[in-house]
Amino acid sequence: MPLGQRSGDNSESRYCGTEVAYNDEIENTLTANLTGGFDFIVAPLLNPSYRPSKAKAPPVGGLHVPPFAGSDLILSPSQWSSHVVGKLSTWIDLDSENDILASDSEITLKQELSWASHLSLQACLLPTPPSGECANYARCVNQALEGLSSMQLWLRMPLTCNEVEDVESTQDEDAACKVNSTQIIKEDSWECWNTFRMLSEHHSQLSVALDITESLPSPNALKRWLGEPVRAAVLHTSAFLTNKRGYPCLSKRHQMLVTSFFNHNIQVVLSGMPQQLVDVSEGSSASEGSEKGSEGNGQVSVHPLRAYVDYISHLYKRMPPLTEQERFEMSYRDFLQAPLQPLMDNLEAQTYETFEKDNVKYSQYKLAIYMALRERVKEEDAETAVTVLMVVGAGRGPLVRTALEAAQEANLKLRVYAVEKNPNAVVTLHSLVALEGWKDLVTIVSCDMRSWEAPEKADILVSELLGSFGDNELSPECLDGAQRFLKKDGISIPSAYTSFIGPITAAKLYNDVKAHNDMAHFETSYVVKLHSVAKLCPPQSVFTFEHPNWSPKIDNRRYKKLTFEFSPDMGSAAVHGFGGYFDATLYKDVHLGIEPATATPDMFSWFPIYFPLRVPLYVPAGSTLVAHFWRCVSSTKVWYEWSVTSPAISPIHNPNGRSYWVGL
Ligand SMILES: C[S@@+](CC[C@H](N)C(=O)[O-])C[C@H]1O[C@@H](n2cnc3c(N)ncnc32)[C@H](O)[C@@H]1O
Repeated sequence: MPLGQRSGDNSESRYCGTEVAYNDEIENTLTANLTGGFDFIVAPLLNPSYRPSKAKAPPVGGLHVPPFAGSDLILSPSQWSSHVVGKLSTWIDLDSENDILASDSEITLKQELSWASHLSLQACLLPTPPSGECANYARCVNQALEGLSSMQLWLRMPLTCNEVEDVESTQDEDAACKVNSTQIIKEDSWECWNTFRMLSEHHSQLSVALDITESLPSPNALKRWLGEPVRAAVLHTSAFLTNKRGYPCLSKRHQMLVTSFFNHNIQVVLSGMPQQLVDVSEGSSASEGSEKGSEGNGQVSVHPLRAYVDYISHLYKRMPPLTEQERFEMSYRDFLQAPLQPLMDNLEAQTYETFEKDNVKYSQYKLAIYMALRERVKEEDAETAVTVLMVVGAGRGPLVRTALEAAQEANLKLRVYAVEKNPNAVVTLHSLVALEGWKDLVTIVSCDMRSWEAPEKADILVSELLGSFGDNELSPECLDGAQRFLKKDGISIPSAYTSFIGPITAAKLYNDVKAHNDMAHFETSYVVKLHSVAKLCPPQSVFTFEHPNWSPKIDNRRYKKLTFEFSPDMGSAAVHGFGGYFDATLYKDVHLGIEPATATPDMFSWFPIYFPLRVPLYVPAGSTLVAHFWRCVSSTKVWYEWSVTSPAISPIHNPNGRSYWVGL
């Protein structure tokens, strides 16, 4: 039974599982847990005492065959695939120096994965590598991954990062009790995960299950995991506190973590014995609304973890409903899209339709135009003065409407030119002008703004030619061409824009680019609603353009070297590329943008841009990343090149725009 219903949310994180011990009668275990409020169980597939070297049957073709597991008939195929995650034997240690143990481990791993495939399980939980060493383990998993159809392998990792923990132990010495305090260092488990997945070449079916106990690493160390392929969080009962009424609850930090798991499609798996003394008998409030099972002796039994799953369900249901914007964006999350080429290509009606729904964007423009008009026209001229306003790149006319509304609110007169090079959008512009009765106010010009010979000069030039990275849809080149018909003291809205980038962990995006199997896709930027991504450092500004630009020799080429300091408490991290954003100054302090720190709330016209790295970059804890970005311009195209020179050197991506460019 899902944790709850959240309108518009169909993610897997609605389903909660529980880790169970080995049991010959898995059908009873499954029934008891499904009745007890769980959706699936994480169950051992083999008897924990099984060791191939001790098996009675002789090996057949290198494998000890029967009987290493129970029959597949004990559950139906749909029960196996929908309700069971296979838990591989925890004693497995493929990197052991003990040859027998290493050999038993390899045989068992293969047998278990083969059995799990036979049962069509959706996922298997792989035990945590027992020591830092994992090369042999990764080799065997890698071999298995080659042959798996769709089953996911979840590598179990503790959520620890270089914490020092005081452990107290009592010692009976001469009948006097002595308390010894020792310190243990919990290593950064991310390092082991990183080694394992690098050895497995970022295989898309290899993911992580994080073990959550009572202590949590720093927020920075936690953040890294959001860009990794985490599929499950094994939440131990020891992580829970007890509330005043004796029920389990979580600390604020744990609550936030679980909520962020829900938001990132990560399933919670409860594990362990109940720690809280909750009365789970019938009639107690802990069991209110709970499914109950019958003991057979007339007594009603409640699942021992019922109070825990109820609490997790409460956290799920307590999340605010998805906003309309979140619902719209849901299907775009972490989905790579080619950026628009609005200069070379003509946008389609559907694309204009989406732009035009973004009221926030137009209200910012309206405010900017209103302020510019009020400041430009003197009070005494208000009755007579007519301001010439040109919308360059008018599309189907929303900025024309915005400008007319701003003028009306400012009580000022306007003469508008709507310049648009897309003949299809011009058709709609004509019908809009006729429909609204704007014939005397608006002149439509079907032309490229760079070549239009305007009949008069403009007081205000309004445009919206911005891409996710600011200048990447060639606003600078277009506006440089259009400013010929702007008065020397005229105003450009926007007056400036700046691009930003920040390093990100984005395992899913990296894998999606890699799936194309060529270099060109690694030298291309993508528009993407970044979601399962870790923003490792605050983004920094890259390129700025100002308009109008009256310098005698305009040069739109740019170069920027950026230095990002990684916080030492984050631990090490993998950088799969850079998230790109922009911020635009429309007029004075009216701005609009998607740079995370200053993003315009509720605006959805732009998703960020993603610049991938061909090889993921390992950044050791507390080190510095140095990145370089170039904006290059030729007579026919504009393109970006990018590279990293520290802590490792990457090739320069996209030289001469060989893989990706924007046509002029
Ligand atoms: C991002 S859309 C914005 C459209 C509209 N202003 C709006 O807010 O919905 C940019 C528009 O500028 C047009 N455009 C781009 N470059 C142009 C150029 N050089 N001359 C004229 N129109 C151009 C495109 O065809 C497109 O309609």
